[in-house]
Amino acid sequence: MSQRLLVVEDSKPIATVIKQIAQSLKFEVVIASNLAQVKSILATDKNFFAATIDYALPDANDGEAISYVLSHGIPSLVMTGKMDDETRQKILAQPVIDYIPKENSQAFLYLKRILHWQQVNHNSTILVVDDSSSARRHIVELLKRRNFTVVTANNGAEALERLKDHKNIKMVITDMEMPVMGGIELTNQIRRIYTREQLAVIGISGASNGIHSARFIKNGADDFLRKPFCPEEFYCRITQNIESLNNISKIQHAANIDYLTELANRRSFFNNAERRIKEYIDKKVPYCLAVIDIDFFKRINDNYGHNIGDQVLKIIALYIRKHFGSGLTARLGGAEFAVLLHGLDVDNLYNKLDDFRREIAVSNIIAGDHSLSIALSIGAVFDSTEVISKQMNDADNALHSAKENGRNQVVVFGAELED
Ligand SMILES: Nc1nc2c(ncn2[C@@H]2O[C@H](COP(=O)(O)OP(=O)(O)OP(=O)(O)O)[C@@H](O)[C@H]2O)c(=O)[nH]1
Repeated sequence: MSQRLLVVEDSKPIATVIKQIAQSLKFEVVIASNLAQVKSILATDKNFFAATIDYALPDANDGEAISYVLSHGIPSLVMTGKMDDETRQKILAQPVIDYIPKENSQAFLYLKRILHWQQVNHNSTILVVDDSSSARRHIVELLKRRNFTVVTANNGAEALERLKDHKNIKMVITDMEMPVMGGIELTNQIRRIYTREQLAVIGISGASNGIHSARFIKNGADDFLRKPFCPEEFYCRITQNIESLNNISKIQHAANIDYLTELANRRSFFNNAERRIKEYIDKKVPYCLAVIDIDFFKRINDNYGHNIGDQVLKIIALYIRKHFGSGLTARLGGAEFAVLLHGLDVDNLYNKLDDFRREIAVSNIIAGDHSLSIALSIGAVFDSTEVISKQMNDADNALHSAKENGRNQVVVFGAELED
């Protein structure tokens, strides 16, 4: 079911723009143009994800609609044409998500960003570290208003424990002076384990001495807030830091994932396989590296078109994901895939590869209106102690032997030379 947004706005053109923005974010929109309408809607229906509220309405000129909507437990964003400090203070004294001055079109872009973040922030866990329970409560309340998932700790040592327990924490907001372990030491410890791409740290201090911000930053913090801070500044810094973490993760995703099949790409496979292989060799774990290529794939493109070829690649990728779930899988390029498997003895690893080849050979691959027979050739290397690039070459050589020997078969590097 789509989330619902209550838009309280007396100007029809502005209500239409907000409605279009909200619909682009998949909200179902209900519009009220005055306080009386708000009251009549909320009398029977309070099921709203959020509300945008115009500060001045014909029958509620001084922000009365804000407290009314908030009293129904609906998270609210205030849109206002009034820019004076008194109005701003009055709005921010209430637990609103934010207020947006309707100065120009930037206001609507900002509204879209805030609504989007409100929808997705629950995916971001933030750790709040402060020995003062009231300071902690205040920050937690501000973060919950923005739908973040929040975890708390009393000091730096506890914070390190929380980080071990909650692997999905994206940001740490830490006070400076705390018993057991303070914020600077905590930041220092965090940076020994987590890069800035993995975890953002925001330092907070009440001290008026500006040197603390520099100390936090020099110890690896990404940002700093001086107490007492206003909610607006707090939200700007949190949003900015979470946005840059998300941008980094989008870039990393694009750099490591094959756009067509969503499997890892060649680069990511090499990096991860290299690390795992080292572990397998050190611990003497049996393992196998295999390169899988679709036989006569060019004919599929030539006979049915590129689009059907793409669909076949996606389907084979799904089969690979399903069959080799616990292993490392990738599309190396074209019709060539790679897997790194462990957890079985050599015979069973071989059987796993051959079972997969057989499964594809007997399946009907449905792409578009076509039911296709697909065969695979596989080249494999077992328990090699060579570097990954050499192992990939060896697996490729075994794959070429499989192609030359008639395709639709698994060839193990080394074994083909003995024949
Ligand atoms: N549809 C589609 N085709 C691709 C893509 N990338 C590469 N190809 C095509 O995949 C084909 C790869 O063919 P190969 O596996 O090298 O050779 P083949 O003759 O088809 O078959 P074998 O000799 O059995 O390997 C080429 O025709 C490429 O143009 C892609 O992303 N989508």
